[in-house]
Amino acid sequence: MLAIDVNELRKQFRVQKNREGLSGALKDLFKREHTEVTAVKDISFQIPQGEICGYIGENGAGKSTTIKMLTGILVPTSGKLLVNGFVPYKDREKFVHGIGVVFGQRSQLWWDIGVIESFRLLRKVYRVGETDFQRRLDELVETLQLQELLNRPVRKLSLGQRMRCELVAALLHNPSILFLDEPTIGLDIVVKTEIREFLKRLNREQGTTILLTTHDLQDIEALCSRVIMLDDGRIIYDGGLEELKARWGKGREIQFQFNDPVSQLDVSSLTSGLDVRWTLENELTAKVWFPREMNVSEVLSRVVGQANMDISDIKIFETNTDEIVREIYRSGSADAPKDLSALTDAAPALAASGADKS
Ligand SMILES: Nc1ncnc2c1ncn2[C@@H]1O[C@H](COP(=O)(O)OP(=O)(O)OP(=O)(O)O)[C@@H](O)[C@H]1O
Repeated sequence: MLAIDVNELRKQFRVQKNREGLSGALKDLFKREHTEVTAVKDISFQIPQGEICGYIGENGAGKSTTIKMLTGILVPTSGKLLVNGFVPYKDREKFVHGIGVVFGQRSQLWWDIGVIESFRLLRKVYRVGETDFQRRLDELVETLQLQELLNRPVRKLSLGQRMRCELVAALLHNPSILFLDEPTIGLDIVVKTEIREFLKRLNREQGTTILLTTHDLQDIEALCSRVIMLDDGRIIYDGGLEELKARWGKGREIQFQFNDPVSQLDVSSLTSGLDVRWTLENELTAKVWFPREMNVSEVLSRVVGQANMDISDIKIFETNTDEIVREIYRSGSADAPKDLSALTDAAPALAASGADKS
């Protein structure tokens, strides 16, 4: 059975129009005008159990509306939707036992009472047996290191501490699908990394399916093998992250800073026979673009090995996922761009390839 099965799903909202001025406001009192906003436009996708899938798109693309339909909060205008074999808005009572939800911007914990009290209330809401609850709680508290926080009121927690507690709250009833809407928003790098590690472990050890909405592409890089990208309510890409990067980010660049002036001819002759492209930025700076499959060392060794070229600095630029996505949004399509070299971003690869992926 698929964890999530979505076919031709559509959501339209009826929005009241406000007419301008005092006379407009008076007219509105007697006769309201409405417009239709189509937030999700006949999308289809299937997510097998155990997958971690990133659901991304710019503000207003329709991500939250989709998540709300998948979690039974909103009723679709048309289309078919099955989550864990249930129609979310119809079979709510049975359905909620199989899902966990974390909205980064909203809390499901009670503000003024101790964290443990919120967990106990949720145990009752989800009707989890006392023994199962205790075992699950112990596991989660240990993994997320919450021992010190259990008796504190939620309002006294930092954002990172609260987010770890939100995850426990969403997982106490051991759901097989976890919906995360911006789970790392506003968190520092250390907490982001901890949460990503926890989610990876949860997926590996328990096979939990995760659908993750985020603007942080490093969440996607760290967690997701698959990405669904939404633009104006439509899916514009559904596939692997690596594939997306390979299709859109087909090149890298190295920038050389020379101590003495160089010409286009000078630099081009250094790499003759290689499929590379040089651009002179000024008389002391030149950039060379080369395809992704070519080794950095192959290009570097040609240039650095020249006795007549005194180099003062080298920077390597890698394609950045943010840039890929921005570029796709700009064109509104996930087909490969014509000028691939335009997509190599300004983030130095040496930094990006270091240990910090968070
Ligand atoms: N309750 C509602 N009534 C009317 N329009 C709505 C409603 N909810 C969402 N919309 C509209 O639907 C579109 C999609 O909104 P949605 O919140 O799903 O986008 P999103 O991709 O989650 O954006 P963000 O990243 O900003 O959260 C937007 O144009 C939004 O204004």
